[in-house]
Amino acid sequence: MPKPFSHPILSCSASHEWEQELLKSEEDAWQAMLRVGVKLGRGIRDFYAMSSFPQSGLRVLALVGKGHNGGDALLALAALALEEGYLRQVDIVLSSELDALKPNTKRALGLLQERASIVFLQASDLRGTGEVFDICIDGLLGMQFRPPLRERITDLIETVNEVSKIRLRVAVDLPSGVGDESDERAFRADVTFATGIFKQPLLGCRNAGVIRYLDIGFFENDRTAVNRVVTDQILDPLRGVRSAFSEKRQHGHLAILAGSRGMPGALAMAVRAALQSGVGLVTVFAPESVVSQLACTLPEAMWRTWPETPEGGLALEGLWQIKSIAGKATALLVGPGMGNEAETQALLCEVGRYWNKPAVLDADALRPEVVDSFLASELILTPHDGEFKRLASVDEVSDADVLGYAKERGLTLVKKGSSTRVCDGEALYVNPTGNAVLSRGGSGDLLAGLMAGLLAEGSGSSTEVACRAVYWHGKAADLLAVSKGQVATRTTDLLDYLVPALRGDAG
Ligand SMILES: NC(=O)C1=CN([C@@H]2O[C@H](COP(=O)(O)OP(=O)(O)OC[C@H]3O[C@@H](n4cnc5c(N)ncnc54)[C@H](OP(=O)(O)O)[C@@H]3O)[C@@H](O)[C@H]2O)[C@@H](O)CC1
Ligand SMILES: Nc1ncnc2c1ncn2[C@@H]1O[C@H](COP(=O)(O)OP(=O)(O)O)[C@@H](O)[C@H]1O
Repeated sequence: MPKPFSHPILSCSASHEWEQELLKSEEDAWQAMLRVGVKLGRGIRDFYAMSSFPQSGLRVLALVGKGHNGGDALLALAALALEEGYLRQVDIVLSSELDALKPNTKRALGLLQERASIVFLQASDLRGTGEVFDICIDGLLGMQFRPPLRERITDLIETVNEVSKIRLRVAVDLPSGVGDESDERAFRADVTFATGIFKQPLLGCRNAGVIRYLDIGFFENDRTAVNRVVTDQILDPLRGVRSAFSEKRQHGHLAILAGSRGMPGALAMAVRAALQSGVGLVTVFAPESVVSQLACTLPEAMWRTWPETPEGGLALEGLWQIKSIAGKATALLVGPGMGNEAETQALLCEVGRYWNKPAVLDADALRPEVVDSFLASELILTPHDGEFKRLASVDEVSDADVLGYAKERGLTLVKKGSSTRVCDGEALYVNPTGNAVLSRGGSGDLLAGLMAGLLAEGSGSSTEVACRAVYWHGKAADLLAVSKGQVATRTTDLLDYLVPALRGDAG
């Protein structure tokens, strides 16, 4: 069943057919390209804003092919040219003669020429150049690419791939040379903006860099597909005004069992994120020494001390406490900062055998024996690559493995990474938010707390909740990076951007 919070991911040939059905005339295509141009311009500006280089007076190198992919690149620049002082100079390399440009691409060039100062270059001008380009936009080839790359374009791509002084490399729709069949000499992008449809060849494509999805309204009528991309509508259930008669228990009660004397921080981060998820009540069970450190700093949660092992972990002896909360809590989070002491692992298996409500298993709880013990619950697992390899006993992680694992066990799997996947065995959802500001300790703990809070609140199926948490966490990270850069930030700075992420526009 198609889900309103996601759009299908299609092969280039299926995308082409779909676009031909939607866009019957040149004018329809022009209108679609104008929409792409505006969103692409904004996307490029926001992505470049994650760098700490000057954000005005930019010099941009545009690689323009004769098709609509080139037209999109030109229209993005035309949109950016409207922002006072943003562009200083646009250098354009055309991959064909001017006369060969498709009519809409020629029209896009005309529009840009009215708005910006343009210099035409040849590929040979770029060889060995010492010039600095703030941004390079690759609009050479889009979804109509058929391999092999012709010599003139190959030469241009190889030259640009070797120019070292380009600060940001952007691909429009697909890196040129990537398609249903790809050429290994493809453009190497830092970020790719999929225009209108997220194309299948982008999955697992290293040349694409970060992948962003520009929704321009192509899927008012949905179509089924196993692979899907999450859209901003996933956050809509968090955007409304709550009922006047709202009561805290209606918003769920999350129980958290986590932490150890050596790793109180992971628990603290998970609790902080859970408290900002919208959940009504949070009860935390943690080793005694941890509770005494954290209870005052996170007063919104209810803190319960759990008997501690000599090493400072959660002891088996406390098991009865889970039984005491089971009637009240609506979901459970286990894992962050727990450590892998044998007694704590044995405790987790006991908890799993008893627990029969929704649960999120993260970090140290991601072990095969623990997962097996929890199979009576509606489960979300949140492994990164290493944890997934341990769970599934595989040496490499593929989307097929992720789908197979989730299907076999009937659970929701969140495979974290630079491009996070959420999978329930039926469909695989790709998250299009997030960036490398998240590659620092504790980002996963924040995600686990946020997700468990949303799960306790019960705003949809486990898969929907997992998509919501991953998208929200990633979007907050994007806003954080735009505001503070990716370097001198702290993991918990992300929490300040959860509110703007809900309020921001759909992107
Ligand atoms: N369509 C729409 O309305 C909308 C489209 N959108 C955007 O347009 C893009 C698709 O645009 P498109 O259909 O113009 O195709 P595109 O990929 O730019 O160029 C194809 C040209 O490349 C050439 N070529 C092929 N293989 C080659 C090779 N190996 N080596 C060298 N050249 C090769 C081939 O030339 P030929 O074989 O005819 O010489 C062909 O003419 C799409 O990805 C998205 O960005 C969005 O804006 C939404 C609205
Ligand atoms: N380069 C990146 N781009 C986007 N997201 C990233 C990147 N690196 C890490 N992340 C995200 O950050 C989180 C890291 O989680 P995890 O590895 O469990 O961290 P920790 O154990 O330190 O909390 C995940 O949500 C992951 O998807």
